[in-house]
Amino acid sequence: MGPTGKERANRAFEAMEELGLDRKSINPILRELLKVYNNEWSYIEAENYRLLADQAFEQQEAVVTSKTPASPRQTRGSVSSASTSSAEKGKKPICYVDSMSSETRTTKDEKPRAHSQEVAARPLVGAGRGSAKPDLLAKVKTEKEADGTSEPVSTPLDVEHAGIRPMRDRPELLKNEETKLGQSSPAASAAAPSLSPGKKIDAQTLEETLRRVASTNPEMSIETRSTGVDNGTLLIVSEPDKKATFQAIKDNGNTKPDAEKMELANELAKESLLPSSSSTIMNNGHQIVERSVHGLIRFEAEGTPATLKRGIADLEEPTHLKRMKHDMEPEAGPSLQNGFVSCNEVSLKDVTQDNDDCPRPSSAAAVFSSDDTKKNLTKTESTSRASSKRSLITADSNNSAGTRRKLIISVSPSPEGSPVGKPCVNNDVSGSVKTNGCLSTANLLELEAATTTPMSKTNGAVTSGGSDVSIPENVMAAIAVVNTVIHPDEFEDGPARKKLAHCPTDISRGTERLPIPYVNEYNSDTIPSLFKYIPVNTTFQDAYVNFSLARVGEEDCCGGCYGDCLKAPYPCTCTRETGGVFAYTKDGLLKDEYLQHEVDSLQNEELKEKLVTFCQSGWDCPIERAKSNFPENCKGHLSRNFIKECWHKCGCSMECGNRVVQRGITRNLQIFFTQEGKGWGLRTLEQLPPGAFVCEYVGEIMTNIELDKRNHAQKGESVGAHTYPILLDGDWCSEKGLKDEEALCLDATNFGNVARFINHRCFDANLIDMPVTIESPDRHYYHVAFFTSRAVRANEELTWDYKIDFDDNEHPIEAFRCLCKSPFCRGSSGKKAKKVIKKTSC
Ligand SMILES: C[S@@+](CC[C@H](N)C(=O)[O-])C[C@H]1O[C@@H](n2cnc3c(N)ncnc32)[C@H](O)[C@@H]1O
Repeated sequence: MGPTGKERANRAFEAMEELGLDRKSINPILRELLKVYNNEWSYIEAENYRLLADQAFEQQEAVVTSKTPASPRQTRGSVSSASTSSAEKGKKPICYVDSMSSETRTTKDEKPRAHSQEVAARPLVGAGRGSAKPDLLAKVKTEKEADGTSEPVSTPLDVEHAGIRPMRDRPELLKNEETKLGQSSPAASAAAPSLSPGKKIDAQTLEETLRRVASTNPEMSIETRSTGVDNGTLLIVSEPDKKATFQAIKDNGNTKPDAEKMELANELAKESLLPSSSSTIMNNGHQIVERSVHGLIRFEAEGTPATLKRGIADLEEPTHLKRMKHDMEPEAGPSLQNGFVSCNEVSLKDVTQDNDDCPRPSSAAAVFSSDDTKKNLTKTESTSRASSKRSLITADSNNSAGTRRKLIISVSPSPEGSPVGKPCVNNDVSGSVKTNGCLSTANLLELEAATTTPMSKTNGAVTSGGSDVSIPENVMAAIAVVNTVIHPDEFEDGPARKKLAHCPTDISRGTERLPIPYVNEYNSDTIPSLFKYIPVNTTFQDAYVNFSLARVGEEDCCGGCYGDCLKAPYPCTCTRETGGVFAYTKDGLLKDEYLQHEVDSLQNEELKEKLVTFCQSGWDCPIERAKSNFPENCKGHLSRNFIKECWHKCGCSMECGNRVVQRGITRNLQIFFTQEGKGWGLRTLEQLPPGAFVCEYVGEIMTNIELDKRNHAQKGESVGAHTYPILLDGDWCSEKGLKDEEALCLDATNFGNVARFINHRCFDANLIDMPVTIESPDRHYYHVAFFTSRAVRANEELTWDYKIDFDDNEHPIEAFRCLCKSPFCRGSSGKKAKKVIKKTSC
C-alpha cells in the first residue's frame, strides 16, 4: 500500500520546512492545490514539490506587496479597509443572496471578498469571490444541461475551480484535464512541465503541448514536417477555416543562418494558411517573422530553440479592432489649404427662397452631395423658423453596401457684425479652410466620412463625386453632419477623428471616439445649458476612489497573458468574477447567458426578490443614514453579478476581447428630442445585435451624503428639478460597516455623458445595465455599462428600466408620469406603480 495522504502531507511539509516555509502557511496552500488537482499528489510532489513552493513564495511576495507602506488615505481605502475589517475585526457580511443554485450559495459567514490583502488568508484559486459568489455560469450551465436545451458549456476547466489559474499554470491544468480524459501517461503527468512565456522548455514538451491544444480543439489539425535540416521540424497547427495558424519551428539549436534551412522555411511559409502574410525568416534561421498578429505567444525550447507563433489572420476582424488599429497608426490626415466647397446641385438661393418665413436675406443653406446623396436629396427638413433662424436640409442616400446615410446641414445667418468670409465654425481647427463662407477641415472630414466617394482635393476646390457645394458671400454656414450613419468599416476614428475638432452638434465636444450629434426635430428646446459632457467618471469631492496599481493583486490581473485573452486556449485569471468564463464573445458582445440572467432578474419577481438584500439596520444603510439622524430601515439593494475586464497590469493588449467597456463608445448614437414628451432621449443610428455595448453611465462620483444634499438643494431651487443618480450598491450586501466615503453613486445631472439622456421604459427596455470592474478590484466603485438586451433597429430609441418605484416619493430619481408606452408600464397615469422591491428576510 502506498503512503497515506497524511504521510504525503507530512513529507510535503518537511520539504517546505527545508526551504524555510512553515507548516501553518503551507497547509492552506496544500489543501487548495489538492482541491485543484483532484487529489493527484503526483503533481504536487513533482520536481520536489516545486508547485507548492512556487505558490508559497508567490503568496509571500503578495503579502509583502500588500504590506508596502501606503498613504493614510490608501490604507483607509475600500479595498484595504474592507478586507482588514472583515479579516481582523471578524466582521461578517451582513446578508447574502441566493440568485443561483443552492450549491453555489455560501452562508453569510463564508462569503469572502476578493481583496488583494486577503491573499495570505485566501490562497490560490477557487476560494475567492469567483467561487463564493453565486456562479452565474454554473447555474446557466446546470439549467441548460438539465433541460437539454443546450450543449454543455465548453469550459476547459472544472467550473468548481473556476479556471482561474494564471497563464503559467495552464499546462498543469491541461494535464489535469487530460488525466480526467484518461489521455496522458503517468510519466508525462508527473513531469508537469511549466510553460510560461519566455520560459525554456524542451522541444518535446512544446510539441506535446501543441498537440494537446490541438486535440482539445476539434477545429484544429496538426501536422509535422521534417525540414530535413539539422533534424529540425516544422510543426503546423492550423484551423481549417484559415483564421489562425500556429507554427513552431524546432531545430537542434544551430543558430547560424542556414541558406538551405531558410529557403525551406520560406517555402513552407509561403504555404502558410494566411493569405497575405509576409513571412520572412530571421537571420538566425529560427523565426518566422510576424504576420498580421494580434496575439503572440512565444515559447522557447531548451536546447532546441523553438518559436511558437500564433499568427492570426483575422479576416473577419471585429470592427472595434480595426478602429483601434486606426488609432495606432500615425496621423496622416488630409491637409486642405485654400479649399472651398461649392455646390451646383442645389443652390443656396433655392433653399432660402423656399423658406418664406426665413427673415434674412443673408441666410442660406449649403448642401453637400455626392453621387449617392444627390439622387435622394430632399428638402424635407427646411425648418428655418423665425424663432430658431436656422435652415436644415437633409440628404438621404443608400450606398451600394446598403448603409443608409443622412446628412443634415444647418445654416444660420451670420451674427450681426460678423465679417464676411471669416471662419466662424470650428475656427480653432488647425488647417481649417477660410473661404467665402466658413468651413473647416473638420466639416470636410465629416462630410467625407459620410459619403461613399472620397473627396478629391484639387487646387482650391474640394469636390466629391463630381458635385460641388458652394457657400456664397455673407453667409455663415454651420455645416454639420448631424444625422449621419457612418458605416463602421469606413469611419476613420483614428487620424481623421483626431483632426476633427467637433461637429457643432457633437454633444461630446470631440471627447468620444465618434461624434454624438443631437437633433431637435420638434421644437426649439436646447440641451440644458448647465450640463457639461464628460466622457469618464470624475470624482465630485468626498468620494473615495483609488486606482493605485499596488491594490491590483496578482489574482486580479492576468500578467502572464499576451495579445487577446479570448483567443488563448484557456480562460485567464480575469475570468474569476465570471466563473472561469469570459463574459464577452469574440465579436465583443455580452454573452447570452449574462443577458438572460439580467433580463430574468428584472422580469422574474421571484428571482428579483432573491437578489434583493437588506442592510441590518438603518444605521448600516448608507442611504438611510445619509437621509436622517434617525435612519429608517434599509429599503433593500439589488445584488449584482459583476464583469471584470483586463486592465493595466494584465499582459494582454488593448485588442484583448476582455476590454470592451474601457474602449468607450463605438456605435453611432444620437441624442434627439422625443415626440411623446419625455424630453431628450438617446437612439441608435445603426442596427444593434443583442449584447452590444452602447455606452456606460458616466457622471460625478459622489457619496450618498453629497447626493442627499444635492437633492435637497435641487428641490429648493425649482419645482420638479431633480438629479439623475445611479447607486453603486451592487455589492453592498457583502460588507458591513461601509464608510460614507465608500458608499458611492454616480450623478449625471450636471456632468455626464450620453447615458444621461437615456429615458426610462418599464419592464421591456432594450438596454440592461451591468456592473463592470476595470481599474479597481473592489466593488465600491465600478462602471455601469449598458448593453442591448435584444436586437435594436436603427433609429430606435434606447431605453433602460430605471427600476424606480413610482410610489416612492423619496427616491432620488423624482417620480415622473411615465410615458414609456410599454404594455407593462407601472408608472403611467391611472396605473399605480407596483412596489419594485419587496422586503424579504435576510
Ligand atoms: C435621466 S433623464 C433622461 C433624459 C431626459 N429626458 C432629458 O431630457 O434630459 C430622466 C428624466 O427624463 C424624463 N423621463 C425619462 N423617462 C421617462 C418616461 N418614460 N416618461 C416620462 N418622462 C421620462 C423624466 O423627466 C426623468 O426625470
